[in-house]
Amino acid sequence: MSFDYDLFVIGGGSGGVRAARIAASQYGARVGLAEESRMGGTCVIRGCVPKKLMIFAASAPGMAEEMRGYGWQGAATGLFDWEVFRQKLDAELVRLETIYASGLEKAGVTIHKCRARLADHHTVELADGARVTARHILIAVGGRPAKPGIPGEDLGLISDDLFLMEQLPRRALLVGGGFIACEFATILNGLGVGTVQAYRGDAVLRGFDREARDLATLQLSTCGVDLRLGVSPTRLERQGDRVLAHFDDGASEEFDAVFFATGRKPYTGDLGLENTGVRLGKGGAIEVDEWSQTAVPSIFAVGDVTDRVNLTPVAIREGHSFADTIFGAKPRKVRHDPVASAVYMRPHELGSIGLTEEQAAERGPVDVYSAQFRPMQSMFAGSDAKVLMKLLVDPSDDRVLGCHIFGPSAGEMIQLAAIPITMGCTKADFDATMAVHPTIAEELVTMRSRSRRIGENGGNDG
Ligand SMILES: Cc1cc2nc3c(=O)[nH]c(=O)nc-3n(C[C@H](O)[C@H](O)[C@H](O)COP(=O)(O)OP(=O)(O)OC[C@H]3O[C@@H](n4cnc5c(N)ncnc54)[C@H](O)[C@@H]3O)c2cc1C
Ligand SMILES: NC(=O)c1ccc[n+]([C@@H]2O[C@H](COP(=O)([O-])OP(=O)(O)OC[C@H]3O[C@@H](n4cnc5c(N)ncnc54)[C@H](O)[C@@H]3O)[C@@H](O)[C@H]2O)c1
Repeated sequence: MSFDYDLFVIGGGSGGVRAARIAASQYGARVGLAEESRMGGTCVIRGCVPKKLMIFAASAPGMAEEMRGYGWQGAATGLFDWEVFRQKLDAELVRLETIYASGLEKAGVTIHKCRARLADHHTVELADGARVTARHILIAVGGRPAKPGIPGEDLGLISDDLFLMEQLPRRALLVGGGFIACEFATILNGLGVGTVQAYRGDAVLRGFDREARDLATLQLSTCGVDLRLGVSPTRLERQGDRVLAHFDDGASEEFDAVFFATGRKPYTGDLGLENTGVRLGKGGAIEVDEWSQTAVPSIFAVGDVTDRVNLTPVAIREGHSFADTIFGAKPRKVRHDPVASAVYMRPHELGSIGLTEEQAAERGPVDVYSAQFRPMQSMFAGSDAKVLMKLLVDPSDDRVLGCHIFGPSAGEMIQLAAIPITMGCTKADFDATMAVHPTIAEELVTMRSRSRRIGENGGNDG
């Protein structure tokens, strides 16, 4: 049977673009790709990139405050001009979008600028009316923000909306305590928006190491965010051009904007999956095996739509491995553990890899090396903000099972710590490494005595 394409990719985000480009440019496959919105997907257009640029913009007040502590009398930020920033941001996103599209075109990929859905195991229907066939189909459609399901929630915004706002709200409510909520709270607060963050739990960033979560929670409330724990909105109501939020503790309050950062769901609706044997799992994620293959041999899926580890580098690696395996005769599986990540808060970020202390305790005896201290740079300026450096070590073979850093540029630090930890290094390898002085990161190679042993006799023997 002959096909129009060797590969048809649905979705031009992190995973889809990489798979299409590698299959076409390195292995000579005939590739088509459909993108219904802007090329680059969530990360480039409404995620990692604009978010991080906003975090940089939002760092100014903290920097000015620190410099005043160094003797720069009257150091101040001046006035933030959202319009100027927005125009620069838009131009940058257009530049990146163009690079993604031209990279695909140069590789020989045919781009279809429209929505696609599956008609059968080898056929894709395009919104422009075309029907194309392909030997292999890759679903890389990503995820979409999920609202919590409360009355009036249509009055609330989602993360995509922050990047499109004509002007910043004066006072905003952020709902949630995950990656997006904590980063958006940092952005809004840093840009001068009166920010209330409502989170139903007792500490933000559930799933991360508890000691790090406690520091992140403390940082949000001490740097100006009105963080309300154990509270959720139950209903939103329009109040003129503002929104009235009712909370489950009986309180009600008006805001200029309400943002929901209450998780994301795989974007599998109206994709024509009912015309195929592709199976969906928990939360609507496409079920795949270790080769990213669905229940249908000709159909594969990568990235957030499979809800494995929802991060850009993971989607990219899955897309690349798929192309190597299917078109390059180089079978390559993706290792989903350990994967490092960072939450970009200010002044301190959270960088993590591997097991948390709580997960390690469930697994068996684990030695915890943990240090909290005030770093030289901010302490000199008068700040009480504490850094956390933490290693979790298996006493049976000395292997480092986890590393958690809460501190300035923790994202950069964890990237480097992730190399030896992914290689399976031991605590003795850290100890044998000469320190770089004076740095914050030197603490990782100078922590000699363990803080506690956990998971032994179900307890903690200090
Ligand atoms: C606010 C925010 C901040 C983030 N920050 C980070 C970060 O700092 N670091 C990090 O690693 N990750 C971050 N992420 C997560 C990261 O963006 C995702 O993990 C990554 O983009 C997933 O890539 P993907 O290829 O699976 O999907 P996506 O990048 O979402 O791409 C899917 C593409 O498919 C298109 N599409 C969907 N359905 C169809 C269809 N039927 N036909 C045609 N096209 C279709 C969409 O328009 C989209 O362009 C962030 C996410 C958000 C929301
Ligand atoms: N720096 C990064 O790498 C980065 C940044 C942003 C997003 N991401 C990726 O995107 C994913 C999605 O981010 P996210 O922050 O939307 O999700 P998340 O899963 O990290 O957090 C969702 C939050 O919403 C809360 N929540 C869920 N349902 C709720 C409800 N009904 N009422 C009140 N609260 C509710 C949860 O308790 C949690 O705090 C992340 O898991 C991550 O994989 C990564």
